[in-house]
Amino acid sequence: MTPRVLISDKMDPRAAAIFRERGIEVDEITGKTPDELAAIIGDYHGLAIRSSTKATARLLDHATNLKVIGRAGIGVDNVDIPAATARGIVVMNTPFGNSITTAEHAIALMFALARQLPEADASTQAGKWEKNRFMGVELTAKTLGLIGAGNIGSIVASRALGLKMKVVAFDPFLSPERALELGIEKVELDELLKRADFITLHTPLTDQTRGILSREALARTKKGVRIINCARGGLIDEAALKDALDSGQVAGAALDVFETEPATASPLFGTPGFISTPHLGASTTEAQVNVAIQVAEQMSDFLLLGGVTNAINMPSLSAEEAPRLKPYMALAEKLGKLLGQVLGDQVRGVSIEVEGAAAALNQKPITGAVLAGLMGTYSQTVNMVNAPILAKERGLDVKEVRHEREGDYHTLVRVTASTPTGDRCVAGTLFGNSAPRLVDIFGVAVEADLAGHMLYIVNNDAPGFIGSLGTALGEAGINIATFNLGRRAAGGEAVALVAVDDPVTPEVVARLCALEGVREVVPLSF
Ligand SMILES: NC(=O)C1=CN([C@@H]2O[C@H](COP(=O)(O)OP(=O)(O)OC[C@H]3O[C@@H](n4cnc5c(N)ncnc54)[C@H](O)[C@@H]3O)[C@@H](O)[C@H]2O)C=CC1
Ligand SMILES: O=C(O)C(=O)COP(=O)(O)O
Repeated sequence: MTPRVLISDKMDPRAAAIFRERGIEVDEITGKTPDELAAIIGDYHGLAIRSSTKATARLLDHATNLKVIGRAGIGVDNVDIPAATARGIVVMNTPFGNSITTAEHAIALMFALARQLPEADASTQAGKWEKNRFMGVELTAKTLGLIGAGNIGSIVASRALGLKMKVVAFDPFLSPERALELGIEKVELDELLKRADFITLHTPLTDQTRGILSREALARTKKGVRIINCARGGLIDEAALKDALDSGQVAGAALDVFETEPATASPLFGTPGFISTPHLGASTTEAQVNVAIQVAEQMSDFLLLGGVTNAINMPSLSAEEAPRLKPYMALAEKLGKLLGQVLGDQVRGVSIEVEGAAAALNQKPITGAVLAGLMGTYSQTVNMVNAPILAKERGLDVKEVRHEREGDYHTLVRVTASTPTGDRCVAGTLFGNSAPRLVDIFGVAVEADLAGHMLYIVNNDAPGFIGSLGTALGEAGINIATFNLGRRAAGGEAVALVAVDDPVTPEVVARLCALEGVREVVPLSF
């Protein structure tokens, strides 16, 4: 059967041309409402999008034939990845095609802020010739604070260094070696806020980065700072930014991205010192040609040959190995995710051991899945293909160990993370050679399915704790699905892994932390 692809956002015509050349039927239908899209999506095997189409769980419910979503660009926050994965839909992006262009937009906005270009242009074209109104600042010798030093952030850094700026960066995954190589100084967020004359954001929007420039953070900035956001809306508290511009704490702000897009109204509009562009970061001819060609090639390879490149939710695999490795990779990714969520940026290295039946398999995809799970907590664009390279770039020491002998389990994957405070180890097995199960968490034996929303709780083993935990969750309206307990020794440290039906908010986490005997509470999602 001839595959059919729908291009639902404006894309360079080369994408459609490639699909047709490769024998794929293609329709370009843009500007549809979610309901209109839902009515037609069932006819397609591939969906090629940019940021306007929202591939929600609701839309995917109608996508009965969809096999692949191709994002001609980087950010996939408009795609419900868990929903796509649950429906067996591969989500691919083009992680590098528009990075230079977006970095250039950030630099353009930095210049626009420094010299008030939009206001000066409007005033001049209004016939005012206000030469004395527009006093600018020089960029040379100023400090640029980079929040996020990944692909785009590091290109911005190289351009800023060319402008003779000093660059400081906050990025938990930036290794000292990489910082040295980039010629920038790695600092903590507080230090960056204190020192930067300009701040530019280049992180994905995650639970850790949402509101990273909060009201409190803005209050800690150097007075007169200028801020640029070409990454994602939601990284800055927009109401607080408006107040900071009004008070003069922030001298200028340029936003390409907004919490709600399209942003057709905002309290920031009209504020002196505020500049905006309508999510234009990736909008150059060059970048659009790059991402259109790349996405069409990747999607065609997948639909016609089964080849997988730059998939966010699926490892690249050959057809023969795939069936045997699949459950191991699911287990490995869950173990990596568990470590990433509990240990955060403390992980300096990982050792991945396979034991028993697992030792007979190709270990690379298992390692890739651990790393993708671990680093997926911090970057949206990490996948099986780029996880090992990213790990290397970030100075993460990765070891693979193979034990042919069987231990307590016929097959086992053990992941040990090294952190500044010591090694932390988790392990899992496969039940019935297919169902991943956690069997050891930081030296405590448990038996848990890592799935959905969960809580990792460390507490002092004492009577009454389980009751008070159940009551606290009940009061918060959170239903417990399963409960797994383990402890090092009676009366010592106990660990609970609780599966819950709904996500746990930071407020509920704070309430649980306040329960007697609780040492640590981390919300998890798998
Ligand atoms: N405005 C636009 O049109 C465009 C926007 N973007 C957006 O730009 C952003 C960056 O893209 P890339 O550089 O390609 O991504 P990347 O994944 O290469 O880099 C992101 C960096 O953020 C860092 N990071 C993650 N959590 C952090 C935290 N809590 N604090 C500080 N740093 C943290 C990561 O370690 C990583 O180095 C993405 O959100 C992407 O969607 C990308 C292209 C165009
Ligand atoms: O690639 C990205 O992450 C972008 O934000 C670009 O968005 P766009 O393709 O221009 O709608």
